[in-house]
Order: sequence, then structure tokens, then C-alpha cells
Amino acid sequence: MSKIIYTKTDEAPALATRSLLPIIKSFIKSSGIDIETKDISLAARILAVFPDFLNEDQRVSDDLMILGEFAKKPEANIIKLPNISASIPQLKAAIKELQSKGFNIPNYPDEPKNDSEKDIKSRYDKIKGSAVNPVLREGNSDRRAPKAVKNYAKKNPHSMGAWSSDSKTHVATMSEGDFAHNEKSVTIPEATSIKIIHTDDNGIATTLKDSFPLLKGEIIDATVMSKKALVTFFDKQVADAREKGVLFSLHMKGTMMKVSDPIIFGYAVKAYFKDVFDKYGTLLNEIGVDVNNGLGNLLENIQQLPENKRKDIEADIAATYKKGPSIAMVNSDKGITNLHVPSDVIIDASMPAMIRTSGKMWNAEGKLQDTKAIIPDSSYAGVYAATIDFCQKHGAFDPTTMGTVPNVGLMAQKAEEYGSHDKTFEIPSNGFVQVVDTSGKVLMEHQVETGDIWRMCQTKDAPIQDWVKLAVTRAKASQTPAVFWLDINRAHDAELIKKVNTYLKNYDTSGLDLRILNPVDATIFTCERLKEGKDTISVSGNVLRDYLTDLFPILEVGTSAKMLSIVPLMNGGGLFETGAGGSAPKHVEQLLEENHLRWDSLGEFLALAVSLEHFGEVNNNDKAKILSETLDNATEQLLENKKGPSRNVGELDNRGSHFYLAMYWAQELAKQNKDQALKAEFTPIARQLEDNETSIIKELKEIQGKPVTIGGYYEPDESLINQVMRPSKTFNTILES
Ligand SMILES: NC(=O)C1=CN([C@@H]2O[C@H](COP(=O)(O)OP(=O)(O)OC[C@H]3O[C@@H](n4cnc5c(N)ncnc54)[C@H](OP(=O)(O)O)[C@@H]3O)[C@@H](O)[C@H]2O)C=CC1
Ligand SMILES: O=C(O)CCC(=O)C(=O)O
Ligand SMILES: [Mg+2]
Repeated sequence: MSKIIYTKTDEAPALATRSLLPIIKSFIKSSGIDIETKDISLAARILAVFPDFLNEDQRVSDDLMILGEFAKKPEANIIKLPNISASIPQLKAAIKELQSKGFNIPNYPDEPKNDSEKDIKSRYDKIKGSAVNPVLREGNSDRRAPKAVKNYAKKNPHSMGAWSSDSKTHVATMSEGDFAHNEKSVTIPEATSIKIIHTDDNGIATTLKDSFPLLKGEIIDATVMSKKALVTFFDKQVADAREKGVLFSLHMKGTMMKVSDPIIFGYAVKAYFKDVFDKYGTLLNEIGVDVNNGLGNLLENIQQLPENKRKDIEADIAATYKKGPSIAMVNSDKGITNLHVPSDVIIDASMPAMIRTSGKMWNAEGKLQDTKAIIPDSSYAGVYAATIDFCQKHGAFDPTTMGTVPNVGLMAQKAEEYGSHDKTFEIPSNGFVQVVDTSGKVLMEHQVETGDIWRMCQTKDAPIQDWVKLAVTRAKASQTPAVFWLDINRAHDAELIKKVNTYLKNYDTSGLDLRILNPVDATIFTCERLKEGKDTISVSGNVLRDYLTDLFPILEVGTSAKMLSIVPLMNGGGLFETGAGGSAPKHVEQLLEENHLRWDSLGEFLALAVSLEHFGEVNNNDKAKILSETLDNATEQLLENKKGPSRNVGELDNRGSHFYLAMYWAQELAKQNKDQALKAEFTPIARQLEDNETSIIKELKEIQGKPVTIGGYYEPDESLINQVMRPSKTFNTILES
């Protein structure tokens, strides 16, 4: 029996689900559509891997694993909300909360001392970082701003900070020794198995990863980030930011790149606080400071020191701040810097937000200031450098006239860098690393030094074929030029380009404008067209998929939450993601403080409509198709009448916006004539909702302005959270009837 699976996740999206899902359920009930939820929240994922530590009644099923399997089935139809990709500090906070609620799960062992602790750590490490999306994304990605959303933005532009030609903001990236410069790549001619081996200067070989299979036609690449080059680079950037009087800011993806990027993050913290580490390095080591988890980890750990010692260190930290450069702030009121927690500043959202804000970030005084945006690896940094350069030359983009940049992203089967965690290693000693196949042939080799970060990526052939097909399909369907963002001078991209050229021949591409440009040229080409109001599809690899689907949407429509995000699964199913953005923690904070939820569920409305459409097609269910069409119309109504959530307390919020969606949806169902039963069912409901609009909105506004509790952050209390998210008795009664 086919069904739609709805995911229960974390933070703001999970709050919103408590309000929206009951509405959806009541609307689809009569149409033979089953909806089921699967809990992939951080808390549930933790509980799922520790059944042996829990009482029988506390155990939960491993919903993520079940969903991962389901995603490979043709009948899959999954609505995926954004979930937390947990950094270590977030993971530890979730563990603490669960323990305080009586779940006897173990602590996270930073440095496991025995086999049992090693086992615990390895279970937690699978939950850490971006652990959900790669499992569910059994297809490539099609993300775009629907026409209604784009038109709304044109009529109601979001604020855009002006850019001036004397802006000192710039991107700083490495010019040697980084992943980009050391990359090697080969395409595998026949299926085989490979091992990754490190050999030290004394000839002692250690297996970093034992034999694992590769498919025919798979592209593999390997590269290394030199620790020496990285440290030199960071030292220079600290000095240069100080000299230029700009903010010091670091932009990376500690969640998706959960092995490499926290290590790189740690070196940035050490470079900025060089004086502190030179003076107290040994002591800090002894008390277990691990700055890969951010400056926050240091500040927390020094609390265990005797007061005078702690004060000495704090004074030296203060002196470092004073000496400068100033650091960009995440929250200047609370003194949280860009270097506090590796998951606070995530490049896909942080760089576009900065570009939207005149190229400025917040300083410690809470004022906007030009910044040095440090993106250590140079593989994709040029995209942001070129965008900034474009804005410095031409001024900010104008949302009322600019074009749009949909993306077709290669993502399936853990493609490229985002699947490299289990093949990323911090090198223990000088020597070399080799990738060796079963015949003993060395496929790739790198000289390495202690502390270097070596990694290998895989990109399977079937996803590449599917990606090229999706690109052609989208270019044809929208009659829009499409650019493959690939650099012939990069080893991996050179292999990919060969395949793109081969697979493009399978299609009739006459009349289509398809090109291959390196990322910098692609940025310039796209930005020029964008400014002239022209659309351009970006066809990109996995990392640029992530970056570009925040960059352009944030400039075009203000937030990537408004994106339609479809993942046509390779085995025929559909995964419908909601927007491209995450689950901004500040939204929960605001709800708790003043009972106002500014989260915009627009991406979810769009995802549900395509999910229903897909359901209708696969199951020959015409009602599902009508529900889909009417939902799309309702969403358009919602945009036209400006019934999205406001940022401010006392105004319409997420819950009020859901009410309007329900009202418009019911009206659209009452209006249509394709299905008389639906018409008859929804005509009185539409009337009831209209008649009670004023009182429902009043009920939804009255409750705002006071703090609320939901009994937990990672594992809220179901009854409390439902009460908070469904506060209108009148509305609930209509839905239940
Ligand atoms: N698909 C997924 O599962 C994803 C998960 N994440 C996770 O989300 C968390 C936060 O990530 P972060 O990098 O801060 O990115 P977010 O996209 O959550 O936040 C960036 C900014 O976008 C705006 N925003 C995003 N979504 C909405 C929405 N629906 N309604 C209103 N505003 C919105 C807010 O800015 P403004 O100030 O303009 O209101 C927000 O501060 C992390 O745990 C991250 O790992 C991140 C991306 C995708
Ligand atoms: O999975 C994650 O950590 C974030 C995913 C993301 O940012 C995206 O797909 O746009
Ligand atoms: Mg992203």
C-alpha cells in the first residue's frame, strides 16, 4: 500500500510540523492517501543506536535506516524536513538532555580508552554531522524557485544591502598545498576493490581503509590538505586582516565535511589565539581542550582550572581580541564569535547572508563591518570571490528585476566530497598514502606529512548519467541555458567532463544552450545574465549544489526556505525536501521567549504539492492530483495576500500562516469542479474557516508575547509542544470535524 512518509526532525521545522501535519492529515483523509511519520530527529537517532542501554519501553526503531531502505524502492514518496546536522557540542547537549530525562545512554567519549568506549564513540560518530541527508538522497537534486515565489519576490522585494566599490570585503583562499591543488583522479575501467594504505618513512605500512568495492565507470579522486601550508595561510590571514582593518571570519562546512573541516577549524582558532596557545598549549592539552570543537570548548574547559590560572588565560584571550583583528560575530549581544562553535557558521548560508548585507558581518559592537572571508580550500572559493567582485563593480543585485538560477546537482549515492567521511584521515606520520587495487596496482599516491588531511571521494557512474539526463530535461522543460560548473584544470572535473560529453550524446540537444565553464567563469556568466533579468540553470557537483542553492535563492528571494527542492530518486520514487535551508536555532529561541514562531513553511507547502502530484501519478489517484493543484493555488493565494509569517511578535506567525493555507486550500477545493465529492466535502469547511477567520486569528495572536515551555530542546514533550503549536480551539474543532 503506498503512502507518503513525513519526517519528524528538529528545531523550528519540527515545531511547524506539529501545526501543519494535523491540517494535512485532515485534508487528505478522504482521498485514500496514507501519511506516516518517521522520526529522524537527532534525539531519536541517538536513542535508536543504543537499545542495549535503554529499558524496553524506551527503545525506538531506527527510522533513518528504514527510510534509507525505503528511498531505494520505486514506491518511495518522502517529505523530508531539514534536520540538525550535529556538531560535537550539539551532540553532547542532546545526550545531556536525554540523560536528564531518564534515558541511560552513555556520554560521548572524546578520547576512548577501551573497546567499549571505542564502540560507543563509533556509534555516536555515525550520528554526528550530516548523517541524514546522504542516507536519504538516493537521487540527484532539482532545486528552483517556483514562478509564484519569484513573482512574489519581484513585487515584494526583501531588503538588499547596497554594495560600494570601496568595500574592503574579500575572500582569502589558499594558493598551494590545499585540496584543490593536490587532487588526483582516475576513472575505474572495470569493477574492482581498493585499499587505502599509509606507509611511513621507516617503510611501515598501515591500512587506513580495508578493501572496499568500486563499480565499473566510477570516478575516484584523492587529495591532501597540507597542515604546514594551512597553518602558514592562517597566520598570514590573521596579520592581513589586522593590517587591513577588516573582520576575521572563517566560512566552512563543519557539518557536511564532519571529519576534515573541524580539524581545519581548529587550526584557525589556534592561529587567531596564537599567543594563548604558545603560552598555555601544554596546560590546555592536559585539561582536554579540543579547539576542533571551537573556542567555546576552550572557554568551557578552563572553568575547571583554579581561579587565578583561569583568569590569567581569560586575560590573555582578552588581550588577543584587543590586538585584533576583530572577529566576526554570530551573536554580538552574547559575545559569541565566528570561532565559538564549528556548526554556527556554515558556508552555504553564511556567505550569501554576508553578500546580501553589503558584504559586511557583525562586529563585537553589534555594527556591520567589512570582512575577510576565509575559505581555506580554493576548490570553490572563487565562486564567492567572483560574486563579491561582481557586486563591488555593479552594486547589489535587484530582487525586483533579477533573473533566477535553478540548480541541477549531482548528489546521488554520496557523490563526491560529501561522501568522503569514511575515507578522510588525519595523517599520523610523514610518508605516503596510496590507493591500491586488488591487482596491487597503485591508482593514486600522495606524499604526506604528519597532521595533513588526506581524503578520497567516489562518484558512481549511474548517478552521473542520471544527472546529465536531469540537466537536459530541465533545460528543455524550461527552455533555459544550462551551464555545467566544471573546471577542466581540476583532476576530478576533467574526468567528469569526459562523461558529460559522452552522455550528452544520448539526447537530442538541438536548440539547447548547454555549456561547460569553470566555476569562476560560470559565476561571472551567470551573474551577468542574472543582473539583466535572465535565467541560467547551474548544473553542478554536490558541494556547489549545496552552495549555489543557498547563494542565488538568498539573493533572489531572501531565503532558500522558499525553494522547491525535488530529488527524483533513481529507483523511481520521490524525495521532496523542504527548501534548502536548515533549522535556524534562533527561531526556537524566539518561540520560547515570546511564543512567536517566524519559521516560514513555504518550502513545505511546495514539497507537499509535488509529493501529492507524484502520488497521484504513481497510484492513478486523481484526488491526489486535485489536492496537489489546489494546494499550489492556495500557496499562490497565501503569497499574494502576504500571509507568510512575520518576524515580529504580535503579528501573524507560522501557525497563523498555516491557518490561511488551510482556508485557501479549502476554498480552492470548493471551487474546483473536477471532483464533486471533494467539492461537497470542502465547501462547508471553507465557509466555516472564513466565518471564523477573525476569531481564529485573534486566538492565535492573543497567546503571543509570553514565554512558553515545550519541555526540552532536542526531545520536547509531545503534549506540551502540541498545545503550543495548536493553540486555537476554534481552528482545531473545525479540523477535527
Ligand atoms: N536539509 C537539511 O537538513 C539542512 C539542515 N541544516 C541544519 O540546520 C541548522 C542551521 O543551519 P544554518 O546554516 O544556520 O542555516 P539556516 O538555513 O537554518 O539559517 C540561515 C538563515 O536562513 C533563514 N531561514 C532559513 N530557513 C528559514 C525559514 N523556513 N523561515 C524563515 N527563515 C529561514 C534565517 O535567516 P533570516 O535572518 O533571514 O530570517 C536563518 O537564520 C544546522 O543544524 C544545519 O546543519 C542546514 C541546511 C539544510
Ligand atoms: O545535510 C546537511 O548538513 C545540510 C544540507 C544542506 O545544507 C543542503 O543540502 O543544502
Ligand atoms: Mg545547504
